[in-house]
Amino acid sequence: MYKYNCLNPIAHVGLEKFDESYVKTEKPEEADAILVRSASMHEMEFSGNLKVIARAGAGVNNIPLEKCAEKGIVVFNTPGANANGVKELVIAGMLLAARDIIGGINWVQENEEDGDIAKITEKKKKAFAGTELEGKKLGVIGLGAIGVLVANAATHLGMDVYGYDPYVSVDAAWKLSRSIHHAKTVDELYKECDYITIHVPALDDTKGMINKDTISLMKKNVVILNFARDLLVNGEDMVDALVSGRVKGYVTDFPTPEVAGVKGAIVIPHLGASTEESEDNCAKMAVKETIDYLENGNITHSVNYPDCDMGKKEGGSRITILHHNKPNMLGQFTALLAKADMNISLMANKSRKEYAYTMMDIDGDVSKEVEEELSRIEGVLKVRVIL
Ligand SMILES: NC(=O)c1ccc[n+]([C@@H]2O[C@H](COP(=O)([O-])OP(=O)(O)OC[C@H]3O[C@@H](n4cnc5c(N)ncnc54)[C@H](O)[C@@H]3O)[C@@H](O)[C@H]2O)c1
Ligand SMILES: O=C(O)[C@H](O)COP(=O)(O)O
Repeated sequence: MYKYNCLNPIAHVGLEKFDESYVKTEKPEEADAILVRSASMHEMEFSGNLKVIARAGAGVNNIPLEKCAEKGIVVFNTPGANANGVKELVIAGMLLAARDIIGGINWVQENEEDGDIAKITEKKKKAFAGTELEGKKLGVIGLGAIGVLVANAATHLGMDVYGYDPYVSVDAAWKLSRSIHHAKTVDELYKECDYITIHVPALDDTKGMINKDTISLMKKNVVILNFARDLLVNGEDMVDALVSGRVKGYVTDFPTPEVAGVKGAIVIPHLGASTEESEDNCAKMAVKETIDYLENGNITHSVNYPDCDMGKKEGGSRITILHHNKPNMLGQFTALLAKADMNISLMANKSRKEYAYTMMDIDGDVSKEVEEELSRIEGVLKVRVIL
């Protein structure tokens, strides 16, 4: 019996994939698996029983990845599962910035009781006029799951699109429309574009990437869209740029006290992935990853351990070992099993930076003593025997 805990509401269509061998618990400290969206886990204590955290979404800056890796907790996310939801809101964000749609709607609401509203509309509407997206230049920073969709959609709106991503994956490159200009440097994109949208993770080298220096390289009246993370933009510099008119609009999915309410800021309450479809996709993928890890030891879409897959566990036992990536770990595991006269029928070993994962299918049973001896090897972080 496995126990799972949800730190945020997770769509039912995902949770219903857990069969009768799973039970939901309200206590994270007794869970084998935690499912989460954006709840911060940085201050949490993790019990020795916790094996997996599945982030039903893309960003994992709410999870202490290194601490989890050291405790032998595999963290997953759901790449691309909410990308379409975000793409659609980014397009809406560009349209909201291009014309004063929000001001116009507010004006209608304020005058809803006026019997002459139809007549005065025709006098008033020029106050909310704007520009079109067609023919404007859009810069997309980060061409992953979301960036590619935004870039391609914008070409269909007649925009001239520039893309920048020094680490673009082969998969993403294949999906990208051929009409998109490849910006060799981010400065080229800053210089050229009327709209700039960022779709990169919050990492040490991306935090604060939009600041007074980078804004100074952009066109006057640029519109900046941030549906990635608040930390990517220096809030104080953005407010100064909006107030001075250097930046015409800042559309963001992340309300902060600094930016909310500033003229020119269009602030959305983190709704990018809040669609039925995205929530369902993320939940289904997160639960699938969790089940495959708990029942078969397979790792797919981990953000702190290497992916490693030996297929469905059949007969015998499967030993899985999360460990440090250093010399002679495999030698020690196989020597120990040989000493115990155990036959390995299938084996896989993968590494990712400082961490590694070994899976071994054993013909027979694995004794408690062997499991404990494996756990005592220096550098081993967690051993599981899946029966
Ligand atoms: N608003 C929302 O609801 C919402 C929803 C999903 C994701 N997000 C945020 O958007 C981010 C991107 O999501 P995704 O699904 O496209 O992720 P992804 O991993 O598919 O893509 C990220 C891309 O950024 C690129 N990148 C990394 N560092 C870069 C840099 N310095 N310069 C340029 N490119 C760089 C990577 O190469 C990758 O292609 C997530 O990390 C998350 O923070 C927000
Ligand atoms: O990184 C993500 O996937 C998004 O920011 C969505 O977050 P949410 O699941 O809390 O809406």
